Amino acid sequence: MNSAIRAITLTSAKLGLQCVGFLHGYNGLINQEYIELTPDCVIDITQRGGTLLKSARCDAMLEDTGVQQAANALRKLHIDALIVIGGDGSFRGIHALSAHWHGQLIGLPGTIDNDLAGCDHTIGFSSAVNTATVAIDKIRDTANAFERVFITEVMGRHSGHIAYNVGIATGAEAILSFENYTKSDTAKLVQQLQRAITEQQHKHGSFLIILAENLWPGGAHALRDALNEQSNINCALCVLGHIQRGGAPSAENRMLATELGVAAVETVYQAIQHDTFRAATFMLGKINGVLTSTPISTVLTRQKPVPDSWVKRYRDFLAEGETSSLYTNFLN
Ligand SMILES: Nc1ncnc2c1ncn2[C@@H]1O[C@H](COP(=O)(O)OP(=O)(O)O)[C@@H](O)[C@H]1O
Ligand SMILES: O=P(O)(O)OC[C@H]1O[C@](O)(COP(=O)(O)O)[C@@H](O)[C@@H]1O
Repeated sequence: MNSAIRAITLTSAKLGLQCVGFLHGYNGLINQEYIELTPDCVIDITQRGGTLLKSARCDAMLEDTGVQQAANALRKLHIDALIVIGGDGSFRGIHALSAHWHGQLIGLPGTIDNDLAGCDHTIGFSSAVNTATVAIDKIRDTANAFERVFITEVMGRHSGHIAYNVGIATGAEAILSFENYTKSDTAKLVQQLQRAITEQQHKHGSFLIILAENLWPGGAHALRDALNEQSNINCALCVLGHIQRGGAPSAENRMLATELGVAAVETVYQAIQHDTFRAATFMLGKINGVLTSTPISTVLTRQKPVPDSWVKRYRDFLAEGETSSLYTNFLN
C-alpha cells in the first residue's frame, strides 16, 4: 500500500497535480478527514507494511446516504479523480459512488487474497505468500524433528490463491482448498488423510497440511481433532492469521504497487492534457505483464479462481505417495 501511495504522491508532484490522502478508508472521505500528500510525507515508507493513511471498514458506505455524503465531499473539495486501493468491497464502494459523482474513479487491486479479476496479482498477495512460506518452512523443521503432523491454516477468505501458492512453495503433503474440496464426504476424507499420514510418516516423519480458512466444516480445530482420533497421529494446528497481512512488503509487491500508482496518476494527467477527461470507473492491473484497464463492473462480476493448471499440477504430479489417492478418490 505504502509503495502505491508514494508513487501516486511523487508522480502527482512531478506533474503539478495536487494530491490529498483520505484517512481511515471511506470514513475519511465521508468525514473529510485527509492530509495533503507531498513528497516529504512519503520519505521512507515504501519498505513499511500497513499504510500511512490507515485503513478501516466503513459501514456508512453500505447505505446510500453514506455514498451521497462521500460524493458531496468530493465535490466540495473539488476532487477530479479518486484512486482507491482495495479489494472487491472497496470496489463496490467505487461502483456505488459512480452513480453520484462523475469524476475519475480508479481502483488499484490491493488484497492479500488475490481474488480480483483484471489482474494476475494483487498488491499484498506476494508479501502474504512469502510470509506464510517462511513461517511454514519453520514449522517443517519442528515437524521433522518431532515427526509430527501439522495443519497450517492460511488466509484467503473464500479463495485458495494463498493456500495453493504456499502449499506448493513449501512442498506440503496436502492442500485442502476451495478448488479441490467438495463437502461431500468429510468422514471418508479424514480416513484417507489418516492413511496418507501413516504411510508418509514411515518415509520421513513429517506431514504438512495447508488448509484454506473458512473451508473445513467446524473450522481447522475440527479437522485436527478428527485426525487425532487415530491414536498414532499427533497433529498440531497453527493458524497463521494476521501475520500474513503485515511485515515488510515483498520487492515484487513494491514494484507492482509503484507501477500501478504511477500509471493511475499518468492516466488522469493524460486525460486532462488531452482534454479527454470524463467520468470513468475502472481498475488498473497487470495481465501477462501488460498494464490493463478493466471496468470496475467487469472486475466485480468476474471470478478469478486459482489457475486450473496449478490445481492439476499439484494433483497429478506433486502430491506424493498415498496422498495422491486423496486426489483420486475425494479431491478434484
Ligand atoms: N456494496 C457496497 N457498497 C458500498 N461500499 C461498500 C460495499 N461493500 C463494501 N463497501 C465499502 O468498502 C469497504 C471495504 O470492503 P471490505 O470487503 O471490508 O474490504 P476489501 O476492499 O478488502 O474487499 C467497506 O468497509 C465498505 O465501506
Ligand atoms: O481481520 P478481518 O477483518 O476478519 O479480516 C480477515 C480477512 O481479511 C483478509 O485478510 C483479506 O484482507 P485484505 O483484503 O485487506 O488483504 C482475508 O484473507 C481474511 O479472511
